[in-house]
Amino acid sequence: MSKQQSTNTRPAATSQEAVLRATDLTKQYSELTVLDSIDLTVHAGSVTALIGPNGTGKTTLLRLLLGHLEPTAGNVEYAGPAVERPIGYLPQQPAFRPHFTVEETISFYASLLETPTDTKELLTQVDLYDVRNRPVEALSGGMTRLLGIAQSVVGNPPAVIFDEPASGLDPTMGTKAFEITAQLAERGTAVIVSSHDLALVERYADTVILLHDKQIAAQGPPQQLCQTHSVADLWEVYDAVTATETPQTNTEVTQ
Ligand SMILES: Nc1ncnc2c1ncn2[C@@H]1O[C@H](COP(=O)(O)OP(=O)(O)OP(=O)(O)O)[C@@H](O)[C@H]1O
Repeated sequence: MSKQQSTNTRPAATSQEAVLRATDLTKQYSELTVLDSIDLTVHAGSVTALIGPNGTGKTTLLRLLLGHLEPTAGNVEYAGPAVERPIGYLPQQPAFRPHFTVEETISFYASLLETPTDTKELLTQVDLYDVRNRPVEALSGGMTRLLGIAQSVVGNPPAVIFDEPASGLDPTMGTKAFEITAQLAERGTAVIVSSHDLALVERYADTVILLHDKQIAAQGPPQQLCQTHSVADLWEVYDAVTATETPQTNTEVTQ
C-alpha cells in the first residue's frame, strides 16, 4: 500500500466530548513502576491508538481505564453518558464459555442488557454470521478475537477498549478489525485501541499515544507526529522515540 493510500482520510470527528479521562495516573506492581503520571483523554467519535514496546504498560493502562486495576496514584474518570454499559472491552486474550455456539454467546451477553442487540447484524459485521452455529471452542484464534470484538460492542457502549484487536488475524481480518474501530468512531463511540501494527494505526487512528519508559513519549495525529519528527511514517517516529529504550524488569505478580 502506498503512503498516500495509507493516510487517514476519515472525516474529522464531529463530536469531541471527553468520555474517558486519566489524570496523573501512576501504576506500580510492587517495586516496578510501569506508568508514571500519565494524563490522557479519550474523545467521543475518535480512535485513539496506544502503541509502545512490549511490556511498556499498554494493557496496564487499558485495564486502569476500565477500572479493572486500581491506580497507585491518580484517577480515571468516565465522563460519558449514563448508560447500561459505559465501556466495552476486548481483552488481549478473549475467552468464552465452551459448548455455547457463537450466536448463543452473543445472545447471552445481549440478554444481560435492556438495550436491544441485533445479533445477526453484529455477527455479520465481524464475518461470523456464517459460523453462528459453531461451538466457540471450535473457532480459530482469529475467529475468537472477532467474537471478542462483537461481544465488546454489545449494548453500544459510548467507550470501547480494544487490546490488540488485530493480533492473530490475517491481513484482511486485521484490517477489518480496524475498520470496525473507525466505524464505531464514526457513529460517535470513543475508541481506544492498543496495537503493534503501526501501518493499521497510522491508517485508522485519529490520535496516537506512544508509551515509552513509563510515560507518554509522543502524542498526536499520525501525520502530525511524522511532521514533528520529520519522518515519512509512524514506524520511523516509533523507532526514533524508542531508540533509547530502558529495559523493564519484572517483580512478583501482584494486582
Ligand atoms: N500483575 C502484575 N504483577 C507484576 N507485574 C506485572 C503485572 N502485570 C503486568 N506486569 C508487568 O508490567 C509491565 C507492563 O505490562 P503490560 O502487560 O501492561 O505491557 P504491554 O505494553 O501491554 O505489553 P505487550 O505489548 O507485551 O502486551 C510488564 O513488565 C509486565 O510484566
